[in-house]
Amino acid sequence: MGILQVLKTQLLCHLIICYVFLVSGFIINLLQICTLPLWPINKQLARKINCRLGYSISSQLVALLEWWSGTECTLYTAPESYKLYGKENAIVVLNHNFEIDFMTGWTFCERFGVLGSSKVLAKKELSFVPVIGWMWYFLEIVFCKRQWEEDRKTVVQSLRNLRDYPENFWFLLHCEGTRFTEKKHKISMEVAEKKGLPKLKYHLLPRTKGFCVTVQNLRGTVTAVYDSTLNFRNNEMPTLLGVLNGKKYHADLYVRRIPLDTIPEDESECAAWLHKLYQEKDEFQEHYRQTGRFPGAITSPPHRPWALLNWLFWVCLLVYPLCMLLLQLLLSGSTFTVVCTSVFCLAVSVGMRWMIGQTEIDKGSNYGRDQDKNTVI
Ligand SMILES: CCCCC/C=C\C/C=C\CCCCCCCC(=O)SCCNC(=O)CCNC(=O)[C@H](O)C(C)(C)COP(=O)(O)OP(=O)(O)OC[C@H]1O[C@@H](n2cnc3c(N)ncnc32)[C@H](O)[C@@H]1OP(=O)(O)O
Ligand SMILES: CCCCCCCCCCCCCCCCCC(=O)OC[C@@H](O)COP(=O)(O)O
Repeated sequence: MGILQVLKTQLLCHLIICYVFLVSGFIINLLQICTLPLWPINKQLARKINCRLGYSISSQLVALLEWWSGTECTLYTAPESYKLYGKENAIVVLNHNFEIDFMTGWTFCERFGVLGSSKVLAKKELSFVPVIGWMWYFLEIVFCKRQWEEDRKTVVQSLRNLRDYPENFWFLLHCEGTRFTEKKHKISMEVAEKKGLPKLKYHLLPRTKGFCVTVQNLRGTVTAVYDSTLNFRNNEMPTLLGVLNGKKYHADLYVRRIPLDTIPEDESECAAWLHKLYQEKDEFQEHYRQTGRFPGAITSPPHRPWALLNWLFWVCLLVYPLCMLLLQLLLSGSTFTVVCTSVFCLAVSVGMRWMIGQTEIDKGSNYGRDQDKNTVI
């Protein structure tokens, strides 16, 4: 193991990375609040500014994945579709199996220049996560409680608000609604059986309401659905802690571009279309399992330097004052101040660990563990 690799596993490095992320995140959240008076005056300008501010937060996680852990991202897709990525609005349908699938998704967004404006139908709980959840509020992310009767109105309204969005965006839908676990898979296949639907081996049964309502409300705004299937080489189950420790993974993403006008308008036909899509996704996963690759041509969308430059900017800005502060503390010789600072640092570390916990499947919700009730705990 090289010296750099050893360095990447050191707690001190992790603390510095988390410190930079948290402090820069709070500064950006504050700047986002400052844009509030601009919204009623020039909404499109406020949106564009927020896209850039949001980029400055999410690209730090992209830099962590691409530059710190060195994770490689390979794209399998048709060359004629590739030309359109980043140049149109699209709905992205992605499997939900991995703890870092959000970071991998963001990395592809970054490569095609839509990271700041990327959107998702996210569970409401994520809106309370400091930095990222607060940033999402300003990026007009669509939140749901995963209780359709309660969600219908707000989801439809939030989707309609996106119709005049001034930047190209990708709208991500994890139609399975929750991350894959063996228990959730078993229950969801019982539901499939009851509904007379074919069983899926690698996916949970998709929930159709969110997809249909998104297609309905973004018709005319979005031109295509990107059916995306993600896997990691060597059966790896990557984690955020692994990435933080500098572990290199290899992500393979298969994307099929499906023009939106080929998707049925009628709700039940649209639901049936989505079920068929997931049966095809299951076949792609089987193909990957058998051959170690997806069908389609391989392309590696080029790295862009902006995520790294943004990260280095924040490191330079925030690490020097931290060092000065710590030095002053040590020189002050006051036990009280040192104890208070240590307690504060410990509290921040616990807070960061809680945030990382939000990405862990073991600590995930109970949604989808019961076929009769949509229990969300
Ligand atoms: C190209 C690379 C990627 C680019 C990336 C682009 C952008 C990146 C942007 C951001 C990255 C950040 C990522 C953050 C990720 C966060 C993601 C999440 O938070 S996922 C969780 C929240 N999202 C969703 O749930 C979306 C999918 N869900 C839906 O759409 C749902 O329909 C809903 C709108 C949430 C409503 O759900 P609800 O459960 O209330 O209703 P449904 O009608 O859909 O479901 C009831 C239906 O399901 C049947 N049922 C019951 N139990 C089960 C079960 N266990 N499994 C399956 N089905 C079940 C039940 O019988 C009902 O059936 P029916 O309607 O026939 O009666
Ligand atoms: C350079 C930066 C380094 C900082 C290191 C620490 C960063 C901490 C970042 C916390 C990120 C919080 C955003 C989490 C997004 C997780 C998305 C996700 O995968 O949510 C799960 C839901 O979809 C489904 O939930 P379940 O029903 O499975 O339960």
